[in-house]
Amino acid sequence: MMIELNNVTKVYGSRKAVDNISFSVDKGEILGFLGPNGAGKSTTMKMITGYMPPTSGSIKIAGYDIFEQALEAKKHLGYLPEVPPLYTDMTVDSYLYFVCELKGVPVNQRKDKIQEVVEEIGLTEVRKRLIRNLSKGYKQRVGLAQAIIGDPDVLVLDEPTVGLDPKQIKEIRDIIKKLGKRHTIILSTHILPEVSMVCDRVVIINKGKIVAIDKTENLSNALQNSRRYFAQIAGPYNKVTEIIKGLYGVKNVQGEEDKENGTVQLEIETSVERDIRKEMFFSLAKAGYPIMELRSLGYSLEEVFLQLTTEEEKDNESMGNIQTRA
Ligand SMILES: Nc1ncnc2c1ncn2[C@@H]1O[C@H](COP(=O)(O)OP(=O)(O)OP(=O)(O)O)[C@@H](O)[C@H]1O
Repeated sequence: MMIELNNVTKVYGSRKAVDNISFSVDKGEILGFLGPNGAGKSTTMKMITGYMPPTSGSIKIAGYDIFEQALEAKKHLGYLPEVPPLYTDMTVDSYLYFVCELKGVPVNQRKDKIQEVVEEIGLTEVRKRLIRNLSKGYKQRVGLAQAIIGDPDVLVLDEPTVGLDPKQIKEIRDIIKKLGKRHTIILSTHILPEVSMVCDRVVIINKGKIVAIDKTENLSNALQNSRRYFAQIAGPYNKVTEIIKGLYGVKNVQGEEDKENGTVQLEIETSVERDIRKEMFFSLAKAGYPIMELRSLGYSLEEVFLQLTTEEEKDNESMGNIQTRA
């Protein structure tokens, strides 16, 4: 286990920014920490990296407690904060030498180390330029470069693509994926597609609480209470929908009739634990209504997330508890 959070809570004044969260990240994983603005992502990243103590709970990096064994733990950490700590009056090269010094890279290894990092992150052509004259995308690369100097096992990246243009976003994501081959990564984001594109697993946080943890690929199914199918069936609308609605597990059937070619096109929603496809096939065949097409309709992560947050808001409303968003 490279990152481990146990019952971590952070209270600012009377406000719980992070509320009793626990999760871990395995060696080699890229974990997405996903949530809307104000969910508690930056607060969590700052606690993981030891910049801020939790009000309660514990955090371990590579087995070391980030506060009780801070020196050991921090040796394993590289951090890209939301606003990277760049000295903009330095050139890329001199800044990276400075970072080597800070991180205790031995003097005789600094030149090679910088060469390696600059190549890996794609900074070769801007090495001699002042950081303040670089584009936002390149500045972010410099931020990533400082994070990986010292070869930390764990990289903590806080909203690494925020404020970049689409081309730069793609480039930074590609670099992160590449870094994921050698480092364990946790990255925070409020962008769902980023998680699907970059991460192996995702923790979804909302209002300081974890609302879901799953493999990126499973999440959309796991959070559903329903499955959805698209079906095209040759037959009259009323008869066909009556048969399907009569199958055990069917929650909803909607669609339209194509009178010209005598088919109906339906969207069928069922409970997750039931796979109705076989039974539907036989029932419709028996009645003389052949299935022309049948396919499963997955939910996108985006829809899942919308669903999660709106459900949460509905809950709050129903309790008469009006909350303003940060
Ligand atoms: N230093 C602070 N003092 C008081 N409240 C804070 C402080 N920092 C954050 N908060 C509050 O804690 C909550 C979580 O903030 P946090 O910055 O961790 O969220 P986030 O998910 O990173 O959102 P964003 O993407 O907007 O930064 C918010 O309600 C925020 O207003």
